[in-house]
Amino acid sequence: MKKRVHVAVGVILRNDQVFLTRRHVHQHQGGKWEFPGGKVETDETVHQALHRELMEEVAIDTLAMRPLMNIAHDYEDKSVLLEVFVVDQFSGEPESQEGMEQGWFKVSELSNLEFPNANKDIIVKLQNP
Ligand SMILES: Nc1nc2c([nH]c(=O)n2[C@H]2C[C@H](O)[C@@H](COP(=O)(O)OP(=O)(O)OP(=O)(O)O)O2)c(=O)[nH]1
Ligand SMILES: [Mg+2]
Repeated sequence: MKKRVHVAVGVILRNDQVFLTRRHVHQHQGGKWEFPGGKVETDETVHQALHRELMEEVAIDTLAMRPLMNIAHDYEDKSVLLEVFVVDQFSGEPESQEGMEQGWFKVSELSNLEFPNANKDIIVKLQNP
């Protein structure tokens, strides 16, 4: 098995809604909804990575993050370790900088959306706090 890709993931939460973007079709797990985030680079902490990714991808300045859960998942073509944080303090209004479909969705509605399989436990945890 190849090296597990370490990914910082942000659940951007405001009241009872989360902000999602939709992965481009050509990306890994393309076409599915995601929590914004991305790969942790060498010499970077997961916190630095999440702060950087949320700035790059959706142009918010993360003011606080709290750990929600870690998920190791093996896709057929790739293994990932998702470190998931809830981000409920940020400045700026999230907006995809990469031209992705985006939106705010009620936590209770997340079961109706298509996510990468690794995300299943995140949805369960958000809906059953
Ligand atoms: N951002 C994000 N990635 C997820 C989620 N669920 C999930 O399985 N992944 C996987 C898909 C990818 O294989 C990996 C994240 O990679 P990414 O494409 O976001 O990484 P990145 O932003 O650094 O992008 P790039 O520069 O490598 O294109 O984690 C999720 O909810 N959000
Ligand atoms: Mg990304």
